[in-house]
Amino acid sequence: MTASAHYMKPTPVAKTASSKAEGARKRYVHVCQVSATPARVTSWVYSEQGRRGLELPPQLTTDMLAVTLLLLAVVLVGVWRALGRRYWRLGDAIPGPRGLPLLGSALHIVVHAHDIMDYAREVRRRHGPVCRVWVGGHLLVLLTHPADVEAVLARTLSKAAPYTLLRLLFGNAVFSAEGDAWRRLRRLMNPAFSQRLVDKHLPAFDARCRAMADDLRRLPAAQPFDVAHLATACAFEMVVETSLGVHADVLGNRDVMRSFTEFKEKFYRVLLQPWLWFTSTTFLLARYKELGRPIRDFVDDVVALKLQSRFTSDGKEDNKTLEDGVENNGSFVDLMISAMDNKSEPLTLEDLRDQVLIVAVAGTDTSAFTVSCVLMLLGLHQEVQARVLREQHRIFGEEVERPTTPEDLKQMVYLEQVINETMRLYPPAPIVGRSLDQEVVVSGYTLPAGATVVVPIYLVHRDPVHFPDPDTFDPERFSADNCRGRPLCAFLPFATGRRACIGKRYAYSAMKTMLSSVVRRFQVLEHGSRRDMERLQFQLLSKMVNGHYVRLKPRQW
Ligand code: HEM
Repeated sequence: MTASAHYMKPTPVAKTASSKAEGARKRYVHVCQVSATPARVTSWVYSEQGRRGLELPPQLTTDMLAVTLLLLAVVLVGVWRALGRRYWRLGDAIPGPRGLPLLGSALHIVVHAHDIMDYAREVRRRHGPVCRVWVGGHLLVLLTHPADVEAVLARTLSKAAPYTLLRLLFGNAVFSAEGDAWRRLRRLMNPAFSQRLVDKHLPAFDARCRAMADDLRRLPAAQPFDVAHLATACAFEMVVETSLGVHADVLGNRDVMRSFTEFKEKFYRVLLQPWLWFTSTTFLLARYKELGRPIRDFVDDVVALKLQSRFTSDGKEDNKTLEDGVENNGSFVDLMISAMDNKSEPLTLEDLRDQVLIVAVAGTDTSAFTVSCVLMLLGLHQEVQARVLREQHRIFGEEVERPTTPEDLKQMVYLEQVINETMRLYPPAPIVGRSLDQEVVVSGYTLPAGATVVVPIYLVHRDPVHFPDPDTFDPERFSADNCRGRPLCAFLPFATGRRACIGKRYAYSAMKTMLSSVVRRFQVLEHGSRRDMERLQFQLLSKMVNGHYVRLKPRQW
């Protein structure tokens, strides 16, 4: 019988003094057979607990458990490797750090939580543009070469494992949905983000920008302030009024975006615990159920308002409620609500809520971050600002307050170059990831099915091969001439392929309207430095560590 089997079958506790002593002796001999620390065992055997019976000493139980688990893990990894030999072989053929047994580089990721991009940059520097890290038994492949990035993003639909965590907040939103569920949602949502519908939103964009300009005028002139707060409020109201079709005022003053900021920070901490990437969503939901509650409450109210506006008790459209603050303007929520009536594949209320949430969140922070960065850069590069202003003069003539038209936006060519160069240096979404459902060959390496591909957009954008002197801000890089011949994925702030950003057209229109509105009315004065701007944190979205401080002075048009 093995030593462990003895432990499984304890001898009955002796009742008399002599049999007690005999029992203790047996226990001593028995324990010594399996333990290398007899002195500790002796003291246990004659301890109060030892006299009580044959329970294992707590210390010993823990040691045994640890050894057993370790052996089990080694056996499991052996079996796993044997079963998935091709996966491991192909993974090991890709250059990358050795990592620790069992853990791979998981600890490095945790340790480098706050400088994850530096870690990625270092791995790439040492191992080349196709490199890998193991996180336990999971293969992460880092790609930075535009052709490789395109090969993967063009044909892969599945999001990377950590995106499962996004279901904590977004449920089955299009952003985190997979397979047929994703296809159906994307098909439903696409028409709402066509250029024709985005153009219809321009009057609402203009109105919100005018309100932001009024707020800016109330601030002390030429004093530094963090412009991100106002830009975020403006972008949020734009999305609420256009995509969600609800007047921002109706919802009252709620700190929805602050709640989202908190969510992002907590989510980021969760994200950097690789063992949670593969944990069941049910478990995570139970653990983090309070995360993002104010945003969810907000979404519930939007959905309730929209549904209430659509139907009266007799099932007819209720125009009075529409006037109360809800517009049926062909917004994406209206499209989604129509889909709830679809007999063959009706959209559930839960689905509707999840899509409202993702659009409110994805459409706000990204655009606000970019607008804030552009304003900081215009302050630091007065010559670029002067050129943007000349373009605005050409478009608007003397009519500074005239509403913006789709034709105006088309003519803001140089402003678009400035926006692109800003997103190159400071991509709002710094990393995207995909899970491979089939093998893909890139630069001579076969990436196995099941691997996660990570594309650090931030590093791709700073590649000197495609952007010489990559840290310099130079909007000329995006002139038509200079873009010619550049690989598609050398610049990909909205990602690419079928899972690319659905709101790209919307974002350009919203950002141009905001920036045009500010530049026509204010001069951005010099403040801070590019070095300040280089202090970034890469959470779910990019974050400027020192905030977005600018100084504005009302200008004579
Ligand atoms: C500067 C502005 C924006 C940037 C840089 C940006 C960037 C991105 C990126 C990189 C992705 C792909 C993420 C991934 O694959 O993991 C994405 C997806 C998405 N974006 Fe945007 N975005 C912006 C604005 C918007 C706006 C204005 C909206 C809506 C109003 C929006 C809605 C979405 C949605 C719903 C997805 C998920 C698409 C899918 O998985 O099918 N985004 N965005």
